[in-house]
Amino acid sequence: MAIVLGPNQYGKAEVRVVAVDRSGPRHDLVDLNVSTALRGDFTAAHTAGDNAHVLTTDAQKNTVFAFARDGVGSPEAFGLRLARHLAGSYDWITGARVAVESHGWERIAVGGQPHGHAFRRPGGEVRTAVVTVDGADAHVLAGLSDLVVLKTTGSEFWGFPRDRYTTLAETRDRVLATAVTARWRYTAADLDWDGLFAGVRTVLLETFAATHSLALQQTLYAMGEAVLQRFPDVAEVRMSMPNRHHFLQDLSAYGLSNTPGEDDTLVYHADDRPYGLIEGTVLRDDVPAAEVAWLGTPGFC
Ligand SMILES: O=c1[nH]c(=O)c2[nH]c(=O)[nH]c2[nH]1
Repeated sequence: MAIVLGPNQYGKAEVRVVAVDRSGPRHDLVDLNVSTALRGDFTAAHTAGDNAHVLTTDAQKNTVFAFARDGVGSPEAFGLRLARHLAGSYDWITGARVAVESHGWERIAVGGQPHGHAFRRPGGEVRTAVVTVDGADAHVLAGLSDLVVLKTTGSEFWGFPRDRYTTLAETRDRVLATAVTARWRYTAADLDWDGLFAGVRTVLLETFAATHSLALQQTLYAMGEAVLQRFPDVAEVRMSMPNRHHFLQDLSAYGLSNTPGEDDTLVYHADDRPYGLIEGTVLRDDVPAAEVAWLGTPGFC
């Protein structure tokens, strides 16, 4: 009896690559989750720890980003381009499997017009309502969670203090993305719930899109402020907004530039964690507080 290596493959799973075509005033966005796997003769790596045949998973990841820099096109075409390249890179590599998941984004409408660089990711959004009756009083919180939005430009972040642990570079042009969870409290209990919900949601979306952001905190405040300005029946808005970081991928090691203001296509790495978590309340100071309305509804400061 001999013990031998059976079927095997290896690669980089779930490379989160976002490519933004900024060649015109209307940006286009491709958001992919790409997994690669190589097949071939990798026996020595398994049985002897000899890595002479191991095209690293790190290089496979870099290849995904580098190829995205030339534009992505359809997931099928991108997968074929990558798989053919990987399968052909060394003679001991006989095949490559590339799986591509493509997340669809649609443009946010502002004043009925599709916005040029603000997007919403459909699916997953939930409308919420919490009603509390407290003696003779009734309180209504409406809300939504997981309203996923992204701007490909119109976002800056600079001017922050630099202590010895601050390494973040200042930026005048970054991707801003978040999943909005918001709850707002009405001042009455006999309102047009559906009409108000639709109106508040539209104002949240339009304000996210239209605000030139200097911080996610500023965008959060602007969104709450716009809701209160437009809807007198809303007393306060509480929001929780994770900063879904999109970092420009450094492609310079393979001779590719990836610079806002210079390149038509920019390639980002979408990080799922850790994330900044920006939370806050925007309220009218002339409406009595109603903490009882929020009791048992965690997740907001
Ligand atoms: O909009 C932001 N607010 C922050 O507080 C922050 N901190 C950080 O690292 N990036 C950002 N972005």
